[in-house]
Amino acid sequence: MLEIDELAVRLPRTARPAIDHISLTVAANETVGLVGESGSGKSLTARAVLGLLPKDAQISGEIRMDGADVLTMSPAGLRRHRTHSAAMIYQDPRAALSPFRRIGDFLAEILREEIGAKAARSRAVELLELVGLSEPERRVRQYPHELSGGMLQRVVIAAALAGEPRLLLADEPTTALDVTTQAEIIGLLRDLRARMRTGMLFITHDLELAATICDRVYVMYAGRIVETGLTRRLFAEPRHPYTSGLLAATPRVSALGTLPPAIPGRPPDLLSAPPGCRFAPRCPHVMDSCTAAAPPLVDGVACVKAEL
Ligand SMILES: Nc1ncnc2c1ncn2[C@@H]1O[C@H](COP(=O)(O)OP(=O)(O)OP(=O)(O)O)[C@@H](O)[C@H]1O
Repeated sequence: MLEIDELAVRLPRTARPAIDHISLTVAANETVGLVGESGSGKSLTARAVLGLLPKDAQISGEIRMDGADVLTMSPAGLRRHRTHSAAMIYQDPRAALSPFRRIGDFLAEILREEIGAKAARSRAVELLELVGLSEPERRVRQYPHELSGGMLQRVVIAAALAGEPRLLLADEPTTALDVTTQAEIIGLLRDLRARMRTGMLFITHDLELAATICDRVYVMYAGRIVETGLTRRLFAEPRHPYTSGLLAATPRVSALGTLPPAIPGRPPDLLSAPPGCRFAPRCPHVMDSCTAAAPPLVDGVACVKAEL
C-alpha cells in the first residue's frame, strides 16, 4: 500500500541528508513501527508521506501510495490523499485543536465540502462514537478545554478517520499522555485497526511500545534505516548494536535489573556527517572498517559486525 523507495531529503545549510536513502513499505492492514531517538528523521518521513516537506528541501527517491506518486501530486490530489488515503495522528492533541472551536465544528469541517454541512455534523457524532467517546451528542458542542488529554487524543483520532483513510500515520500518539491513558489509546488503535482494516505507520522512540502494536519495525538512526524485521525477531535477537542499545535503555525491559544503561553520547546533528556508519562514534563494537564506508542494509541489518 505504501512504498517508500530510496527517499532522500536534504534541508538547506546542512552537512548530510535528514533522510538518507530510506526504503520502507507498509502493506494493507499491516502495522509498521518506525523507531529511533529524537532527531533521527521519523517525523520528517511521515511528513514526506503526506507531501508536507519544507519547500526548500532537496528531495530524491519515490513515495507511492497505492501506486500513486505522492511527490508529484497536485495540491487538490494532496488534499484528497491526506483525508482519504493517508491521515496523520499528531503527538499533542492540544496543539492540533483550536481552543476556540467546538469539537463538532472541528470534525465537521473536514468533510463539509464533500458531503455538506448537515451530513458532516451527523458524521462528527458517529466518529466520536467510533473512537469510544461517551455522550457524543454533548461532546460535539464542547470546547477542547472541557475534555481531558486522553479524550482529546480520541477526537484527533476521530479526525484522522473522517475520510476512512487506508493508512494512519501515528506520530508519537501517546507521548503527551499518562501511562494509563496511553494504554487506552493503544487499545483503541488496535481495535480500530481490526474493525476498519486500516494500515498504520507507528512512530515512536520507544521500542517496547512499538512491540505492543507493530507487526514489523524499522529502526532509524541519523536519517538511515539501520535494522528492520518482524517485531518478535528484533526483540528476541537484535542484530544492530543501536537496536540492542535501544532495548537495553527501555526501563520496562530491564525492570528487574539496575538502572537501564543509556546509549552513551548523542546522535549527530545535521551539521555533522560522520564518515561510514553514523552510529560508529557511539558503538561499543566499533572497528576500523566501520568508519571507512557506510554499511549497506543487507538481510535487514546495516552493520559490519552483523555480517561477520
Ligand atoms: N522544517 C525543518 N527545518 C529545519 N530542520 C528540520 C525541519 N524539520 C526537521 N528538521 C531537522 O531534521 C532532523 C529530523 O527531524 P525529525 O523531526 O524528523 O526527527 P524525529 O526522529 O521525528 O525526532 P522527534 O522524535 O524529536 O520528533 C532533525 O535534526 C530536525 O532538527
